[in-house]
Amino acid sequence: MSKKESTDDIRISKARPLITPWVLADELPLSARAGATVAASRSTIEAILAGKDPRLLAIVGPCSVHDPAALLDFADRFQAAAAPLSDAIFPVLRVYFEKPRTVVGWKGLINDPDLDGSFHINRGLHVARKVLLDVAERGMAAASEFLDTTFGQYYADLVSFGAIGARTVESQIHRELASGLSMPVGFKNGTYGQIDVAIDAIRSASHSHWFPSLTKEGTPAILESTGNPHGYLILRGGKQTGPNYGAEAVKAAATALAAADLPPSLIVDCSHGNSGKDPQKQAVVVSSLCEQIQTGEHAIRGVMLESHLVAGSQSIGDGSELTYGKSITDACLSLEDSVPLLQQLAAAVRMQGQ
Ligand SMILES: O=C[C@H](O)[C@H](O)COP(=O)(O)O
Ligand SMILES: C=C(OP(=O)(O)O)C(=O)O
Repeated sequence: MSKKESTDDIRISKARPLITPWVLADELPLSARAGATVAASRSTIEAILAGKDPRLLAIVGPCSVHDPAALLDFADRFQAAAAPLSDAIFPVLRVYFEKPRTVVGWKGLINDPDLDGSFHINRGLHVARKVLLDVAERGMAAASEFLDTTFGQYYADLVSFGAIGARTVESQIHRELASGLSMPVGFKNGTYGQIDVAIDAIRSASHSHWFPSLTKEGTPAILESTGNPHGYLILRGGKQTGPNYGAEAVKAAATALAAADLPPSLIVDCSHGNSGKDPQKQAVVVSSLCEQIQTGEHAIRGVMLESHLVAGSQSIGDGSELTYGKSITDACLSLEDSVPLLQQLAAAVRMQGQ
């Protein structure tokens, strides 16, 4: 008699319990103030992206959140700096918890909140939800990338703008996820610069899908989405095409959107492939966008800036000797250097309206 071979879970070495979205929301419920902020922000962002509100979205913040206190400090200063620009700019805080790595690296605060490879995901979900609640209670809108297809169930009620990144924009499960998200969603062009995959994603996510997920109580479930009519293109440049923020690239993208029967409205990410990951070059991108906006380019409805309290980036090390307010993923522009860029963008929007 031969011995029965084990064929299952051969490469799974450990399993830990995962809390349910319901348990987390019971500990950290949506407050009335936070709920009102999110609902109003989503409507404003939808109106801006649809061209019904002439302001520009400014999605600004660190590449990733690794220290909630520094993020909230940044939030307060960003909110104060944006207040005098509110006739032209709608500020949205970048609150990114999940990092899609090119190969490997720290995967963000939800996956590894202790920054040491201990992967205390239950704690990470708790910290992330608390940060988002604190942001919403300040009356600020938050933008976040959805990478894991179930984590959103733990915090999406606090997010006003969602993003699907350049590495996952072609993924069917991310398109299904976006089709069921409650907020407007931006789809990045692919890492090589292809915009067609993002346009396909917008179209796919606008349809209804059936897909497996998790209920709030933590039961595996097959969900049916209605489709998300608020999907928009984010131009972030690419390895093959180079930057795509210039007037010609913006016009070509708007034409491609219109050809796909989509509104010719888009967001430009000043970082990533558009800055060649040199944070200072975000200023060059902003300057081009200002010129385009001023001269009547209405397709540009939003910008994204990677900015933190301190310029640059630092290596994570063992997490114990970090400079406060400095990115541990992509290098950022300092907030001090970002505020004049927001002022320039506001001036361009005001000129466009004249
Ligand atoms: O925005 C963040 C990064 O560009 C993205 O997560 C990829 O990072 P990596 O190439 O350092 O892994
Ligand atoms: C990972 C990001 O961007 P992209 O998907 O464009 O690389 C990001 O914005 O954090």
